Amino acid sequence: MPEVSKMKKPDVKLVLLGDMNVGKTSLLHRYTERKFKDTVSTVGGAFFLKQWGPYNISIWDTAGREQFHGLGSMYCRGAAAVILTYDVSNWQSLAELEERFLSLTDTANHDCIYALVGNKADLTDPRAQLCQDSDEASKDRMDCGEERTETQVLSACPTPPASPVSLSGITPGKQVTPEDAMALYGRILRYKGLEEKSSLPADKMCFETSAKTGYNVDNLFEALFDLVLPSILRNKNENQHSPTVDLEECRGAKRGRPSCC
Ligand SMILES: Nc1nc2c(ncn2[C@@H]2O[C@H](COP(=O)(O)OP(=O)(O)OP(=O)(O)O)[C@@H](O)[C@H]2O)c(=O)[nH]1
Ligand SMILES: [Mg+2]
Repeated sequence: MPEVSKMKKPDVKLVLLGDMNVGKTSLLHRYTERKFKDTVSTVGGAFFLKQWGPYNISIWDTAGREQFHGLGSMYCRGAAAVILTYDVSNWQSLAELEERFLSLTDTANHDCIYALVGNKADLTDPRAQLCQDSDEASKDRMDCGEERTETQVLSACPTPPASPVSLSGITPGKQVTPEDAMALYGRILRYKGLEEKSSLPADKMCFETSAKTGYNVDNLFEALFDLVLPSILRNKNENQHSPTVDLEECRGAKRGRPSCC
């Protein structure tokens, strides 16, 4: 996994949006540090810079708490992809995306892409409870100094429960199905005035993940990195051809002629 570089200028921006507690920060930790670790509720926002081939991609983590709501549109400014995140075991967190978060994306790029991510799939889907494939998981553990044999890795994952209650003691609220997510994806396209037939298909843009086990997390981020590449190339192209703005000239304009900036 290419290293996460800190100080380079980002070529493109991805933003994680969603209600508090859905696991936005945990998804980033899982992807960038290969770990599922304790988190505290995010204050404001933070970003990670990910080197993807020759490009630098900034992935912004934002706060889901209501009191930081207004900041969301600032973080979405210029975004090439927005990752709308919900908790598969919490129907309300999906509803919040449409009610509270979708409008924040009005500041994103006109060609921004939208992904719907149902996190905490380990609570509802036996496949998501299995750790990443064992050699990857043991490699990961090697990365962070823990070495385990394949059986240990597999035995570390709980056997699929009869129902979520046995796994985590949660009383299953109304769970979100992939169909619910794909229906919301269609409404997002309509909200954006986009035609479904000329947009990325719902089954390609709706993901279920588990930051806890790593299930589908690499696939999510790396699928989006590839999808935003055209946006990066377009930006680079535009920057190479866009005339630079001479601020002195602007200042002159402010004094005399109508302002240009
Ligand atoms: N079972 C399970 N728990 C998870 C998963 N991802 C996150 N959690 C837990 O959910 C809680 C919230 O996780 P965070 O990553 O802090 O959530 P957040 O969306 O960043 O929350 P805010 O920063 O408040 O917006 C923590 O207790 C995590 O351990 C997951 O995939 N599965
Ligand atoms: Mg957070």
